Amino acid sequence: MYVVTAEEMRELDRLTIEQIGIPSLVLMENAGRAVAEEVFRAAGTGRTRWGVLVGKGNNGADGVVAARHLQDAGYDVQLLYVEDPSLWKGESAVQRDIAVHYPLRSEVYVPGAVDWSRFDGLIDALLGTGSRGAPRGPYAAIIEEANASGLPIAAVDIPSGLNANTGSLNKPCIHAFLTVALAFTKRGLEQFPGAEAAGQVIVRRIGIPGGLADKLGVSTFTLTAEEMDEKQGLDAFRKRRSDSHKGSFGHLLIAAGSRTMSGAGVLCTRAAIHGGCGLVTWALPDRISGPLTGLVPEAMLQPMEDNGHGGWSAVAAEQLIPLTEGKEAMVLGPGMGRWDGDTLWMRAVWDQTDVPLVVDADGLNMMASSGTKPWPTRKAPVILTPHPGEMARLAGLTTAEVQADRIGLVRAFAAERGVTLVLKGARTVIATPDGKVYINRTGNSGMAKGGSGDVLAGLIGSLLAQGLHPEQAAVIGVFLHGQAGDRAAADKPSYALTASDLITYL
Ligand SMILES: NC(=O)C1=CN([C@@H]2O[C@H](COP(=O)(O)OP(=O)(O)OC[C@H]3O[C@@H](n4cnc5c(N)ncnc54)[C@H](O)[C@@H]3O)[C@@H](O)[C@H]2O)[C@@H](O)CC1
Ligand SMILES: [K+]
Repeated sequence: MYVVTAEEMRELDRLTIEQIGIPSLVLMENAGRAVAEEVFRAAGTGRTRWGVLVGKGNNGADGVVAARHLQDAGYDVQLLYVEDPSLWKGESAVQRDIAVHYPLRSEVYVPGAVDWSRFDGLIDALLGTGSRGAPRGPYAAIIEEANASGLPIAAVDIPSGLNANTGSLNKPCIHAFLTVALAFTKRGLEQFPGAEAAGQVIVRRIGIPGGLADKLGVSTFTLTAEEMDEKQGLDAFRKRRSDSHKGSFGHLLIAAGSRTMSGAGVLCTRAAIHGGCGLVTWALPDRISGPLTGLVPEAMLQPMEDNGHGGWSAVAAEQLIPLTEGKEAMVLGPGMGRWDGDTLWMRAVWDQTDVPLVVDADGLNMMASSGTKPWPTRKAPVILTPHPGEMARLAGLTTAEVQADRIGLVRAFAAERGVTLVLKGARTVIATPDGKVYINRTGNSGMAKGGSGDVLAGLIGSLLAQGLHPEQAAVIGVFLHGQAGDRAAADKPSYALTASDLITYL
């Protein structure tokens, strides 16, 4: 499903009006009616007294249309104009005049003078995609009062105060239980904290043809369950040929685990096996290979000479590099730890192997330690799977800066480095080197635990080894990982979820 910016949305509106010839007022009527229908669906006949907070732009005008339709459906509706509407122009003035003749009850907002107990719910039609910066003047005051009222708020298009492009919240910002996104969902509704402020997001068509987004080059998408089969080939991946054998599904090499973090290697290896690849070889420090023998019976262990340390510091890159021969993919990083000279070690592996590579955890930190200058593009594809902290180190930013515009950052970084990038965290984003960004919706907070990332790295490596395109491996891996978490959380409280559960439910 397409995800647009405020600028893209304005352009889509403009093209629909100017090139297709659908009048703006028709789009507005469709928009307002859609909002009314969704509010009616949510509130039913129990909560019928609604206040509509109306701003001076088209978002406000949508709200006036919604008010008409709700009044028509039998609701008791009151418009609260945030500022004197007598100065309004264009479509807002048209809707204001219709409201007078309809008639709809209206008043101009006076801070502190609204008796909120008159209402069962509010519609936020203050600011939409035309808003800039933090809500000012009476807009800020009414948002604060509306939030404080405790009433359920349904937002038109976006919660007022939300940055529609990044998902960050201005102060103040409406906290809605429902947002009716018009025509397309917006980036800010699909990333936290915006996703939280928006509540349930329902996307309603308003007459803008979907194909127009493609024409305009919109290249951000949510991963819906339907599209996973159709567009990402999940269904086809699941169907294994009946005449297949273990050699048909690739051989994955995993370099992971050390004395204090052997579990990362275990989880990564087990996830890879459950992810479907034919053979998995786990390269690990010799000292820990003995105690771990038999723990993952399906995998082959490849002990690496480690001078008895149980870590990777004494394992020469030249020991690992030849192991990539005959492998379809490699995962490098989970639980490896850090050591003197590890960045050069990592660089040698990067330069001297031509196997598709998934880099996670310490592997990413080794790369980050060389600074933010991009490494040369490898012949074989690379998938990086940082969490926000690792991403911050890779990009030379703070974690807060990473989180402030995840979509914008991953798109630029993936394109600049020529890699597929998976930025983890609630609503994981995946960027491809050619500029596409996918937003995942599966998963839950029970997965916010040590080990989840090791499982994801192993799973993506497994899919890569099975011959999936890096984009497909990353997207399907992230989707299935979250889905496993959701299945596990259906069977037990989400706080009790473990990384091992994710593997069980894959
Ligand atoms: N024909 C169209 O263009 C359509 C537009 N639609 C609606 O129109 C909205 C966009 O409308 P507009 O572009 O008129 O803009 P908005 O309605 O989002 O903003 C209204 C006005 O508020 C003022 N403003 C901006 N930032 C502010 C701030 N921080 N504090 C206080 N005031 C601020 C500006 O003067 C701005 O023009 C969409 O979100 C959607 O709801 C829909 O009706 C579909 C059709
Ligand atoms: K709004």
